[in-house]
Amino acid sequence: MKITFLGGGNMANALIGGLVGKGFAAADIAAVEREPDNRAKLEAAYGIRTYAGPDAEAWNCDLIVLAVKPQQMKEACAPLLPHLRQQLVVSIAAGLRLADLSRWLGGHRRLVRTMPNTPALIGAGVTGLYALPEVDAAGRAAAERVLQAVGSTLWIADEALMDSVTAVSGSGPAYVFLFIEALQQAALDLGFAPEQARQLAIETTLGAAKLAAQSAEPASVLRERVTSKGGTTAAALAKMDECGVLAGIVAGVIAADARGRELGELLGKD
Ligand SMILES: NC(=O)C1=CN([C@@H]2O[C@H](COP(=O)(O)OP(=O)(O)OC[C@H]3O[C@@H](n4cnc5c(N)ncnc54)[C@H](OP(=O)(O)O)[C@@H]3O)[C@@H](O)[C@H]2O)C=CC1
Ligand SMILES: O=C(O)[C@@H]1CCC=N1
Repeated sequence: MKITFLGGGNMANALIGGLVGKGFAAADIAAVEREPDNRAKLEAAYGIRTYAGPDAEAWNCDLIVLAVKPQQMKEACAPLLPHLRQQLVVSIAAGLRLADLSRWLGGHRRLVRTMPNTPALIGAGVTGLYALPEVDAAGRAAAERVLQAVGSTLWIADEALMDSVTAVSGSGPAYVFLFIEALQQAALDLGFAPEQARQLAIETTLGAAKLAAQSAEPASVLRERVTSKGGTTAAALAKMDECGVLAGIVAGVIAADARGRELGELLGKD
């Protein structure tokens, strides 16, 4: 399967890195990316072909991944139109609805909307996928094969829920990185050296996530097991509750979901 990325920025890097790491042939991967530095990085890191513009040769592929910003998509898609045949087009753009993308692509209907996340770079991503009814089983399998190379996948039956996937897992790594930053900052404030603060914060996050993944019990039970009555964890959780940490996280995810819908509506007016 030959794959061409339109856009070679952060997320294309994560996906291409994951694909090459999983043994996808670099010779079968290309990227159209207008920034020379990004092209040089992709070529050096993964040995893939890159194009500065929408060269006809770039679209001689089976699957196209649309990986530019949602606000750049309409303009970026225009030069693609004359080269669209039966390629499966997989969008990773937040908010952008397939009805609008199809309109910009001259009515092309072999479209899959996906939402991966940056841990794809190390094969630990999770991706929600939604396909138009015109995409046959082989097309769905092709999209799934690409995204499964970089982590786990789940099909979403209702496109409206793709904004919610974006809010939970697409943006999710940022919430976890913020948590790591906060834990590290606290460790520094308590007097640890930077490398010790990093080790304590990252290994704790990693270990707790692995334990939650491997345990049959819900996260709430695992949390209770750390929390001795009258102990240190109880003191921390009470203070975090007083600061509105849990409510803040839930409200933040809901704001991300609303922003996805808002983006979709704005883009649909184009
Ligand atoms: N970052 C993330 O964690 C995730 C992002 N996404 C989605 O992935 C998409 C890409 O995001 P991200 O990788 O962060 O964005 P980036 O800005 O890092 O990457 C997009 C790249 O495409 C280039 N570009 C834009 N228009 C064209 C064009 N017409 N031809 C060639 N290259 C072009 C941009 O150049 P320039 O800088 O000059 O504009 C930029 O280098 C977005 O739609 C986003 O919603 C999905 C899941 C997670
Ligand atoms: O922030 C964004 O809009 C993109 C989508 C999910 C992660 N990053």
